Amino acid sequence: MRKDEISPIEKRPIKLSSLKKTFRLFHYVKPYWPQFALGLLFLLVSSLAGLALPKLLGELVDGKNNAQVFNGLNRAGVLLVGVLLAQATFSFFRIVLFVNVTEKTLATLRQTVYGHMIKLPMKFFLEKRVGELSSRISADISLLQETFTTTLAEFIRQMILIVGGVTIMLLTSWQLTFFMLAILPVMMVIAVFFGKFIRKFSKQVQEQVAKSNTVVEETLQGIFNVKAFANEFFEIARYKERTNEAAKIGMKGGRFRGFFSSFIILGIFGALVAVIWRGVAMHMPTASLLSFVLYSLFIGGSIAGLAEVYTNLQKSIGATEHLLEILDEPTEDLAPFNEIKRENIVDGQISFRDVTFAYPSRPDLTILDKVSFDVYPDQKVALVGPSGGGKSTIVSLLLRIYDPVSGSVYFDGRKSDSIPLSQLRSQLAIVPQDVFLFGGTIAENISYGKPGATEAELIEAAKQANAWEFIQRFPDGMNTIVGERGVQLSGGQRQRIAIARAVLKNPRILILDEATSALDAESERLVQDALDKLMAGRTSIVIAHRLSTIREADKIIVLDKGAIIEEGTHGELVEQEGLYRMLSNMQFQSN
Ligand SMILES: Nc1ncnc2c1ncn2[C@@H]1O[C@H](COP(=O)(O)OP(=O)(O)OP(=O)(O)O)[C@@H](O)[C@H]1O
Repeated sequence: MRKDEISPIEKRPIKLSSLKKTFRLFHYVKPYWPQFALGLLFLLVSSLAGLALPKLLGELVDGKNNAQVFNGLNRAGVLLVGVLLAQATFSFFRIVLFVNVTEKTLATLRQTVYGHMIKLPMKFFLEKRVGELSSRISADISLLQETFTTTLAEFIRQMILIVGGVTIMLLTSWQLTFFMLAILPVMMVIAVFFGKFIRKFSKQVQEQVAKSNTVVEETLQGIFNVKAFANEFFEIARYKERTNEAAKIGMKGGRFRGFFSSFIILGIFGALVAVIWRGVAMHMPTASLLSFVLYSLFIGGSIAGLAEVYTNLQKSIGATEHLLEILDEPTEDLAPFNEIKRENIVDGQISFRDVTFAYPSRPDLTILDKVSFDVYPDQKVALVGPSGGGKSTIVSLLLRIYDPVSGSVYFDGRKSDSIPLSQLRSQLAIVPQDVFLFGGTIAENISYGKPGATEAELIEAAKQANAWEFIQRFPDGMNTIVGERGVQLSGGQRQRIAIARAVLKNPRILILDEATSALDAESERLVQDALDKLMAGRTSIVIAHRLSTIREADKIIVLDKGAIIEEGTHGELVEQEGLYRMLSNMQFQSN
């Protein structure tokens, strides 16, 4: 599959192995098993009651049975009303029970899939697209919802109608039943093949719709870029092309669907006419013939419905397999904790030893080649060097977003993978270059650094981050909505929110990815001042783009093409005839 295609919900053939896999889903239904079983029982009863209808209708029209039980009501009539009432009641409870079980099961399933997905390693997200993953949780699970509430019930109901109906018919007249069965199965075989052919089209439509959804999702997510590049019309055309294509295939499929349904009607009704004709020829009593025809209709309808049930089941198997594929991916080794265990508290010493790394998506391209360096507690260490040199990659390895291909990262002399991941990450904080804010309020965004922080703590953090002064000028203060991804705030304000987050987290090790985009002098001063306060008393790793901010750093590491080429203080490095001196001269000249 190409990367820009979202895989649609696939219909997978119903094989024993996939059915077995699908049964794993029943694990989620287990807690609600009694309700589900009761629902099944009700379904059984209401289907059986439905089965009695043709027979009773036959009796109703039969003059011989018109013995009156109440004023003007005959036995068959009373029974019919009873059966209808029973059917209505049982159907009601069956639906309520099934819906309850399904809703609860699917909520658990959604929670499980999301809980699993968010714990998956970064490698997984490199290969997948957001749209595709979110459709796993929404579309795939919605499909299962339909299967559990409707399709499964329909399947059982139809099977009961077919088996029960045929049995009753056999008892009425085996000759006529065989005659009818000789016509129907032929229709069935044709219908199944026809149905398969049609499904090919709906699959193509699904694919095309998924493709067009990618356009919507990506352009809305990147709406700023669409506008900045004035590409609205390009995107409109792209979307138009894809949706029109979907419509074209859909319409073609629609014609075949039409044929299909005409075929079913002609086939079934043709068969009915033949059955009546034959029944009349056999001198069957009218009442029995009526029952017989009604059963034939029921059976015909059920057979036609089975094709749809079959398709839905296939789709559900596809959806289930997709979900199980996600659930089978190994997650990061994350575990919730209340307090960091004493032995896992890091003091702030970091060592890289011969760290070699390539991204899982491009394993052949070495990004870091035997990188070794040390950072001591409370030091401020800067990473500098040309773009693409590997600075951000070092940060990812520190956070254990990825693990080295060879070599190791140590905290206080302890291999990083020996410290429980959640506890390790909770002692690190990053103020990234592109600050990511959630669509909620400023308060919610700051408290991301420490969920559950008090208002006083939030304000204190905002003050430390030089953010309080602008926050309190907003009419809604801390409760100001930042807009999707923080669009309603300026770059400098977003950065200070990110700093407040880090202040609140109070990490042992701080990572700063300096913003490349220049702020105005005042914002810059406020941000820098907040950062200086934040760095005091902790180990800090700074990815620096402006060398002026790191003159006081304890150590500057110069990275180029994935290797450390120089290392020392500003004073030492400008003495050397090297890259740092060149970069430094360039920047100070231009300032
Ligand atoms: N997710 C990824 N998958 C594959 N390659 C990647 C990925 N992220 C980064 N790279 C590659 O890794 C190399 C180092 O990138 P990195 O972001 O670490 O550099 P950097 O020094 O931080 O650059 P900059 O100063 O531009 O931010 C680049 O060649 C980049 O193309």
